[in-house]
Amino acid sequence: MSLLALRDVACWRGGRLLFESLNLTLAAGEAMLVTGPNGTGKSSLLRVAAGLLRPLAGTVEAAPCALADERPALDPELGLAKALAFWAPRSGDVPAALEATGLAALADVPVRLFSTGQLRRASLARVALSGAPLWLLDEPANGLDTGSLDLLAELIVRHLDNGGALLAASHQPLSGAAWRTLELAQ
Ligand SMILES: Nc1ncnc2c1ncn2[C@@H]1O[C@H](COP(=O)(O)OP(=O)(O)OP(=O)(O)O)[C@@H](O)[C@H]1O
Repeated sequence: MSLLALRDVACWRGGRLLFESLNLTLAAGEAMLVTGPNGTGKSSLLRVAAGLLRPLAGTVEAAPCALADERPALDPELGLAKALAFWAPRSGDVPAALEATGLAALADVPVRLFSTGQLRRASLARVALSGAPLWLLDEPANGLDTGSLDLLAELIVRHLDNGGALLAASHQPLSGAAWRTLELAQ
């Protein structure tokens, strides 16, 4: 059974057709990397998969998903652990997610004080504890240092081993999976 199925999908945005006749399926344990120049629609494709953007044509079937993009979706005024708990089906999972993203020491620090890389890792922690079988990661490696890239790869390995699936958009190669690739063209 697939966790994501896009059939004959077309996307119109910003006054132009970004892509059309796009077909893709992701089964449990599968990961796909979406590449392509700026503005070709990688982020838009993730938003279509998330159900946040209506396709111009085609159908989208997706398992429950968690999206990490440039918006952290965490209350800036709360300490990180409390902000994450809002998204956690089981609040007991928060400490493990903080550990997995190297953020345990920042558990009580308000999210508004985080650096770019720390915010990116906080988003990954949110996705990791969501319990969602489908992860949609938009430029997950942006702003990450070498150690954090290793943590990202470990998160990806564990998610796929647990039967999850993953669609990521990235300008840089990502580790942690035998990535299938989809290149969007201008
Ligand atoms: N909210 C929006 N309203 C209108 N047009 C938008 C919106 N967001 C993006 N677009 C347009 O959609 C097109 C695709 O944008 P998108 O962000 O999906 O590209 P991308 O491939 O992810 O780019 P990048 O590599 O720069 O992240 C661009 O032409 C952009 O201007």
